[in-house]
Amino acid sequence: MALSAELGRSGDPAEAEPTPVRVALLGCGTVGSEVARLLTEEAAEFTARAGAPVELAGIAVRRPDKHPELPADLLTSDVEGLIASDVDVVVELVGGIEPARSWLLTALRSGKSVVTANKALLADCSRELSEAADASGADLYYEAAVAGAIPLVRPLRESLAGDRITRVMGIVNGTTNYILSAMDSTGAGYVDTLEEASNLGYAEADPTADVDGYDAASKAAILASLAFHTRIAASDVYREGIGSVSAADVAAAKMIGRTVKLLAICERVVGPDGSESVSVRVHPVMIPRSHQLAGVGGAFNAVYVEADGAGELMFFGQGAGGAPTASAVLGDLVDVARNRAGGGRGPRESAHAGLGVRPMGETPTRYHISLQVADRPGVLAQVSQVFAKHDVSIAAVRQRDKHSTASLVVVTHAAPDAALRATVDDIGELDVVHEVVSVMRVEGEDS
Ligand SMILES: NC(=O)c1ccc[n+]([C@@H]2O[C@H](COP(=O)([O-])OP(=O)(O)OC[C@H]3O[C@@H](n4cnc5c(N)ncnc54)[C@H](O)[C@@H]3O)[C@@H](O)[C@H]2O)c1
Ligand SMILES: N[C@@H](CCO)C(=O)O
Ligand code: NA
Repeated sequence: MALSAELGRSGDPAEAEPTPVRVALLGCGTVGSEVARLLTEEAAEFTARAGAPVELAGIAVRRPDKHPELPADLLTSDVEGLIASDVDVVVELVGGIEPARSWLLTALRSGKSVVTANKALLADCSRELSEAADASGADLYYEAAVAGAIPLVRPLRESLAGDRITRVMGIVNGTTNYILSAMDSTGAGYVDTLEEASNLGYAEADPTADVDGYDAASKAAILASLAFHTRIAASDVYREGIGSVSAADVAAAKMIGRTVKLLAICERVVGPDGSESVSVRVHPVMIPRSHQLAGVGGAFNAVYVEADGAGELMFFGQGAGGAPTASAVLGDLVDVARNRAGGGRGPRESAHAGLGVRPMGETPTRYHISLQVADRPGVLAQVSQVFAKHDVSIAAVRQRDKHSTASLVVVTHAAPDAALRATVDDIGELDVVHEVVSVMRVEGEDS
């Protein structure tokens, strides 16, 4: 920017023109088509914001003949050829690990900056991508990879770089939030709701990535890496999806004034000897209906960040869909173009802390357990003994009689997750327990 301004003042019109920033767009689906449209329709605006013309140099898709709406001279199926051409920035909106990984490594190694929405790739390969970017001095930006339009990567990488983050917790998958919200409010069926989420462009190409929690786990890995200055891969994240969340779980949550959400929880854990590690997990959770995350419905995302100095921050907005995700991609693209025009560089990977990952079994959690038990004296004592055996303390018990059986609901205090699991297993073995109706972790204080 400074250089362009200088040239502009020199009075030489030939020198005054800033060099265009040429962009290769890989993929033109839900997100890519919106990026292509805005880059074409609002080219002058992006040029003004970036300080240099932002030119769409080519669009790589699998089948160019399927895109009559796009200028034919920009379309190609030759991805490698487009990356090797005289482009400065590669915007990757294809998804998946390969061939996206190889394309982006090639681009970064040859000094071309990358903007991507590909959380699966970042969660698996951030080290090699960052090293390739550092070796050539290129930029690697990925705001769209976590929570769509919501600025979250930038605040963690830049705004909070001077603080010590202790916790990041929230709803980071729109598809599963859409499904769980519908199950809670209308009792809608799982399959129909998933189809609606896919039609609205929220779900991944393979929706099992959403439903089984892989998408949220990738995002949790990215958030934890940024928050704790530590490389966390998707395989470090404890993961459970919503496939096992039943109507009985949703009803059981309602009975105790809670609702079910799929949460990503990233925490800094300090051991008794003062040593630090991190716990990163994604699983369904019952939260109080009064909790701020309980009101986050549909495909919306919301993430809490807690830091020593800043205290509690909350980020809320549209975490999926073509236009919201394109907003984050284009924000990154303007930043990269500004860096190119001004000769600067965006933030590098920060992984100096190198903290260990605490196994899920050792992570303190709280459980809700709903049982059908025999309605006779001494049953509660037998159940309580199992909790005592595993050193799990009970926070609340509620019992309701129903003919010859009774329903028993127990909410525990925090205990190591392995002890809670062992408690549930042993309870299921008791003769007096007819059915384990619902077991789920809880977060947030009871109201
Ligand atoms: N849809 C969303 O709400 C959303 C939100 C955040 C991030 N993302 C991420 O953005 C990326 C794109 O998602 P999408 O929903 O737009 O996907 P999509 O399936 O709608 O589009 C993918 C595009 O990639 C192209 N493509 C696939 N394989 C290709 C190949 N081998 N060569 C050339 N082109 C190829 C397809 O033709 C299509 O144009 C993914 O990484 C996804 O995780 C999506
Ligand atoms: N499939 C993802 C897209 C946004 O990353 C979701 O449902 O949240
Ligand atoms: Na984002």
